[in-house]
Amino acid sequence: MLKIDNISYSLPNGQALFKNMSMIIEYGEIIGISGASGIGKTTFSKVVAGYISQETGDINWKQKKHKAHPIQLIWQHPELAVNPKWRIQKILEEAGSLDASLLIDLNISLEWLNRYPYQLSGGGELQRVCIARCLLAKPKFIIADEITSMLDAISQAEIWKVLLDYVKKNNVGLVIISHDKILLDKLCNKILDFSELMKPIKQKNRIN
Ligand SMILES: Nc1ncnc2c1ncn2[C@@H]1O[C@H](COP(=O)(O)OP(=O)(O)OP(=O)(O)O)[C@@H](O)[C@H]1O
Repeated sequence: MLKIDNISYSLPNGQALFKNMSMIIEYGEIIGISGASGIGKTTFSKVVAGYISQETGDINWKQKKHKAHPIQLIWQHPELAVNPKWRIQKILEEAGSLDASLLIDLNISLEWLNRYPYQLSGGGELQRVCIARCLLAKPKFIIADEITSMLDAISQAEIWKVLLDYVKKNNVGLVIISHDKILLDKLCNKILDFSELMKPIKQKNRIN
């Protein structure tokens, strides 16, 4: 399981953004998180996935040297999640060996591999690359932070199908952060409001 225990984080100006957040995600579980804009969901995700450090508390999975982080974050803005000076092939291979069937499932054209990020469409195409990179890293847990909000309905459906098939097949835990209640209702075993994460773990309803 992923156990996030009592983590707190303050902004650079010293203001506490969140305090004592806790959460448990079992393998194979899909949890939705909603909450007002600016409440701290993305920052929480960055802490859990190891991009920034918390002030207090503990997370039971950490990155091992020279390996991809076992908790992979898929960002809301793919253009901010890639090195603009790397070609797509290098971006993908940083995570793991290319997998032709995954590229096909995600509708990633082989022509894109030789391109730079700015030569793909900012929403759909580059986000598919970021999702492929996430899955090539063989994560134990995935946090998907508003990953399809900028896409058309068909692209959204294709992307969620690939992700859900992957987590089911590999028993990966998935956290979906979204303002789209219909999407969360459809995909998640359980939906939490961000503020609910401030309750101690033992008081929460656990699945299984
Ligand atoms: N590096 C930073 N320096 C200063 N303020 C920051 C920084 N990072 C985030 N913030 C502020 O922290 C707050 C939380 O931001 P965050 O992106 O985590 O919110 P969110 O809940 O994901 O919002 P949304 O639903 O709009 O994506 C915001 O008010 C934001 O302006």
